[in-house]
Amino acid sequence: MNTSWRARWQEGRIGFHLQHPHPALTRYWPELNVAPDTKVLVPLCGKSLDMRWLADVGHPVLGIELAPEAIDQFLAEREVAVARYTQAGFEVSRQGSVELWCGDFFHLHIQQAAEIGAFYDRASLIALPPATRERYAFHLAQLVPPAAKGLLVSLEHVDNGAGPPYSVPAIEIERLFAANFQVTLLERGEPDERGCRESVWTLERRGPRQ
Ligand SMILES: C[S@@+](CC[C@H](N)C(=O)[O-])C[C@H]1O[C@@H](n2cnc3c(N)ncnc32)[C@H](O)[C@@H]1O
Repeated sequence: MNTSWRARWQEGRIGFHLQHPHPALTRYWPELNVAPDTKVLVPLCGKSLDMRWLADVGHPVLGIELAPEAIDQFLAEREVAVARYTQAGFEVSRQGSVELWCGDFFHLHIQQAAEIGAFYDRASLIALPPATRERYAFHLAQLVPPAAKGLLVSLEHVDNGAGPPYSVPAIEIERLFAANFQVTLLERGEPDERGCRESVWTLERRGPRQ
């Protein structure tokens, strides 16, 4: 899986990347009422401009991405100094209030996530095969504290199980997260010309850490 994502980045096959912040982020994030200084975890972040938007509204951002190509391209877009260091096996690059950790999201340990108070996920689930999506939902729940809020943007399409991008229907999102999060559907878009439809959710972490 990791190899195929590296190959995509190396070959520029990154059709998922948007040249602007995602409209669901700019529309719905303010409604979450997350305090501006709350650190936001962005799993499987790519070089998403959503991280710039979150930083611009005041959040420290922690993005996790396995492809160094994505991180280099993100950093190169601004002429702002970059500090680099290693933290528990991750190569970390910090530019302004955005920290990018290069490595496998599943290797991020709860102790390294201590300051995280919110999260934003666009297109993580569709990058992962079904069994790994289960693992993802559980791992995210381990990393964020009770009452942490997040916005999740996903995609479903008519497929034969092939991916990525995998189709992740609404019923699966509810099933994946319901045990540990209060899950609310905000919007389910109409299918586009390729038959893809986006869904937008808020998740709020329930109860004590397990
Ligand atoms: C569909 S893209 C979405 C990127 C970004 N969220 C966006 O909206 O543009 C999925 C990203 O996850 C990264 N990725 C896949 N598996 C990963 C893992 N286990 N840990 C960290 N990053 C991963 C890929 O390299 C890719 O950049």
